[in-house]
Amino acid sequence: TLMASVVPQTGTSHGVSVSEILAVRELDVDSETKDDGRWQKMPQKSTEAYPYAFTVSYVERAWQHRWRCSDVTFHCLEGALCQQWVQTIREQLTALTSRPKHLLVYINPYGGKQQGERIYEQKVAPLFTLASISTHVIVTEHANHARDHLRTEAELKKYDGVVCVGGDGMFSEMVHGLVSRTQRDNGVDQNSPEEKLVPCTLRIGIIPAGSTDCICYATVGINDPVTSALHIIVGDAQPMDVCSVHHNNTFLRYSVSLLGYGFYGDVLADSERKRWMGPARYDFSGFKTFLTHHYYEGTVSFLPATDILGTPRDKTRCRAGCFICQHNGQLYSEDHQPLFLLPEYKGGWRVIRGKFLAINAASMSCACPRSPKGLSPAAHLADGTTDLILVRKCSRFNFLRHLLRHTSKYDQFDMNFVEVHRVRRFRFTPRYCQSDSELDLRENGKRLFSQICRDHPACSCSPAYSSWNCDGEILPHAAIEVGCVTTPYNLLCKYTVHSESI
Ligand SMILES: CCCCCCCCCCCCC/C=C/[C@@H](O)[C@H](COP(=O)(O)O)NC(C)=O
Ligand SMILES: Nc1ncnc2c1ncn2[C@@H]1O[C@H](COP(=O)(O)OP(=O)(O)O)[C@@H](O)[C@H]1O
Ligand SMILES: [Ca+2]
Repeated sequence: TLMASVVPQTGTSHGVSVSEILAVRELDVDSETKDDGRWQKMPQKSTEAYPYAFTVSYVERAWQHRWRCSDVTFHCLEGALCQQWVQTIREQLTALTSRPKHLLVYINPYGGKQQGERIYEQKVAPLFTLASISTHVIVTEHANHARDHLRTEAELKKYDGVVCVGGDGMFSEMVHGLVSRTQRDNGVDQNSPEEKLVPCTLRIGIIPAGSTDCICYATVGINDPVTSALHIIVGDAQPMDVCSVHHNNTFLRYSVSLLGYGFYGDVLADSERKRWMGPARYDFSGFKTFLTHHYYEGTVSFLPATDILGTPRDKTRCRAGCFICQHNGQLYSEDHQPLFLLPEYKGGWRVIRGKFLAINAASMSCACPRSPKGLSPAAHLADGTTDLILVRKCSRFNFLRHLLRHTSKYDQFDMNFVEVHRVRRFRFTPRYCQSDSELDLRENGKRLFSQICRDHPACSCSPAYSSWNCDGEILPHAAIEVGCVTTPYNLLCKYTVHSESI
């Protein structure tokens, strides 16, 4: 902590922890006169009490998990002392090895309210410059540009981390690019659902500029670009669970936040066609999907996580340095065979058949501005499990009550048509088999059930299939198999997250 023989301008003492200092610079106290367009150092006036000074920029914690950059100026009597302070602080900052020095930044200019470039230039780039971080910035030109660039071209050795400016979709592109590349480089077959994933060493930072920004909100505690930039600068890191999604032994995608079938799948599918509305498309499509009230028949099988601490109904929340994540992670340290891969454990699969309005798997709380406690408030960021929430067919009124409870203090799981399980793996099979030609149709953007319903305008029955909302991207396959494979044992990505305050 910086204090003592130097005093800030106000004459009061001020403590700043070195780990929260962003930069330090010497000040020319009485040289504020310009000459020939250049600043010049003037001789010191003996009347000035403290003629030498330096300014420290540091992280200030503000309201609701927000971080801000603040300056404090310290004055001293002697120039040598002042220089010694500046030099010592610089040395201490250089010694902080967890801080990134070179970052690769991808900006999605079309995410959220299409403000990605402006947010980065105005709010984030000046902070990176202040903290002496060099950046290589790429503004994406099309969807999957960032993913493909990371997977094949990017010279990852040159960087300490990658940063995306956008929403959950952009974060997902980063995860896919980095994780796929790591598996390919290590000869791991992504198509095998049982295969252990090799951890990726680069960190991913996220500057929120999307529509829901759930991954940012659930990890940092707020969706605020300046706060995220400061977490990235000070080198905060948080491991994160990653689920791999397969269909018939073919790899489809990874998921880190929400995998949702039924309600959230339908909201997303409808809202994609209304991108021009910006983030409000989710409200519109949410309302519309709520009114259509479709349910889907099928079978959910899952492997409950019985060997861990914690349940989805806990009152405690996952925070930085979470004990439950640490404990459950230790179960899977290098020398332990994960229990859930043992044959005895595998016998523990449970099967539930039914008509569901929604099937949601939340690997993290999925807190977002719309629901500050999230879909599964007690879910853990890095415990190697996902919370499987089954909402059975019920009345519109009851479903509305369930939805509204996400925004209030009442428990959304305490309703007789809702159940929640903490699982290692799960599988969903729709009641009616989906043929490949149907899948092709859906992949080409044509919605099979909307055609059927056009053919039967009076028909109020539910369509056979929904699609999966996988971190905000549509998966046209209804039948999927999901394994939540990430634990510190199987750590995939580090995500920049703040420390104490969430
Ligand atoms: C009628 C009252 C309704 C209140 C419902 C409150 C529940 C809100 C829970 C929201 C959980 C969202 C999980 C996040 C998903 C994102 O990955 C995805 C994509 O986000 P992006 O557009 O990339 O920022 N957004 C949505 C809405 O599917
Ligand atoms: N330059 C681009 N043009 C069009 N789409 C893009 C571009 N860059 C990224 N995307 C895609 O935009 C989609 C939404 O991005 P995201 O950043 O998540 O914003 P939002 O939160 O508004 O959905 C993602 O599927 C991403 O792959
Ligand atoms: Ca989890």
